[in-house]
Amino acid sequence: MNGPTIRFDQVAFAYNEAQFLFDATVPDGAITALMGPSGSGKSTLLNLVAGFETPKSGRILIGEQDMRDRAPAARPVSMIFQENNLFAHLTVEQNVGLGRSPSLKLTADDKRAIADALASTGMQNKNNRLPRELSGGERQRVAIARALVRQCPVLLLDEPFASLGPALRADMLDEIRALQARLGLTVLFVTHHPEDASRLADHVLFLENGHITAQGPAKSFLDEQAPAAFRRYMGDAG
Ligand SMILES: Nc1ncnc2c1ncn2[C@@H]1O[C@H](COP(=O)(O)OP(=O)(O)OP(=O)(O)O)[C@@H](O)[C@H]1O
Repeated sequence: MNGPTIRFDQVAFAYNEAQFLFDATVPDGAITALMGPSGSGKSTLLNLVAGFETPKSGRILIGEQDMRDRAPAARPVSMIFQENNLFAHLTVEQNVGLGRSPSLKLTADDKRAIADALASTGMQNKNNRLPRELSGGERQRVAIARALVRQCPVLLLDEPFASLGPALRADMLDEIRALQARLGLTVLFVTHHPEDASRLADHVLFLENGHITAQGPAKSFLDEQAPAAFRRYMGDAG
């Protein structure tokens, strides 16, 4: 697997009076943090890539492929949310199995892939548990395992570890980093924490008011050379 670029070519969208216009390229096979004030459009941008929302105009290209008219399930994308990623009445193994087959008609190949994904997220001994019998971190591991069995080269993370404590959040970020390096994924993740961006991200896209107003290597955002808009967001006008 080698993660593709994601290109936003003058992508326009609106929720009532909230207007968005995105024009940028997310680098291939790397981790990009999506940062910006509450309401700036970070989740909206992920939802457009995943196909949960449709641009009014413009194009989203993943690699060379235009995503227009492609249903979410047909996109080379997996997405993990802050919570409620799992079906409460299904076991860990079944929740992961949904990544292979919505009807849970699983082949021997599917079962092997599920077992591998559960092993690589450290959940192999909990495959018969229900989500309520897991900790918050374990539930997010199951969501990661389900993303892995889909074998999509793009992984979208919408603050998936925001409700975890700092030490566990750091561990989970390190696990995402290891998976990304092993699989060459293109990862786009929303975070409000600069320490998460510095731990995990190669690049940063900074959003304000429905637009990408700054972008660049993570290093250049996290020192005193950071773009002025980003420093304002961080509460340091310099
Ligand atoms: N389903 C929706 N219907 C109407 N308006 C929406 C919807 N989803 C988001 N919005 C509006 O669009 C704007 C951007 O929301 P979005 O969730 O993308 O921001 P965000 O940057 O992810 O914020 P946060 O950091 O608080 O999660 C906000 O003004 C929000 O109220």
